[in-house]
Amino acid sequence: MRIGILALQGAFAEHVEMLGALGTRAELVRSCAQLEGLDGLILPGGESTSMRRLAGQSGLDVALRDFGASRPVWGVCAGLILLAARVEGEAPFLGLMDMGVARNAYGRQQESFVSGLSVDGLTDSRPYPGVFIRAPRVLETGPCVKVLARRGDAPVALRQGHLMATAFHPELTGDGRVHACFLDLCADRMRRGLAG
Ligand SMILES: NC(=O)CC[C@H](N)C(=O)O
Repeated sequence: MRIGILALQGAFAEHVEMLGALGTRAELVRSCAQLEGLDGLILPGGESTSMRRLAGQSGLDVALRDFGASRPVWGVCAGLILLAARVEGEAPFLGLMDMGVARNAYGRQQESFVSGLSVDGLTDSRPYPGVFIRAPRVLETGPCVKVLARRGDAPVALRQGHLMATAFHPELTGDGRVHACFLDLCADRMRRGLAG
């Protein structure tokens, strides 16, 4: 299975490491051609405004939208913002997931925190350490979006068909269960694709 990580900016190296620990060698994606043949893609955390700008310069914005229309994509924090159909105060970027979000809704970098989460679909029910860093808040979701975890009222892990999003950063925890869940989603889609 070939998994890519958008590597324009932000926390992409940590995902490479986590996937490596799970036995999957990730590929860095910086151009449209590098999306060819991938079975799944991670949009990492970082700064969504910088990623939008850099992606727009190379035509990756259109290629990412096409990719995400049929293939698995997981958006982490800034990546979740890139996937959202509605972003408070700005135009959406990929607009693939039916949800509205507010950026930086949990405060600044110094106000980062870890919160134990109960996430649906993990291999076991131990609380998952959710690392929140200038995280977006999901304000509302459409009918096709399944909420996998909440913190208080706010959805913090979501799935819509082959798309997944987390407001928190699983690549910084040393706990590979959310990555394993995304790999399962990719494997499942790949099998179905092969089955026709
Ligand atoms: N940790 C993160 O990815 C932060 C996201 C960032 N605040 C943004 O709006 O893009």
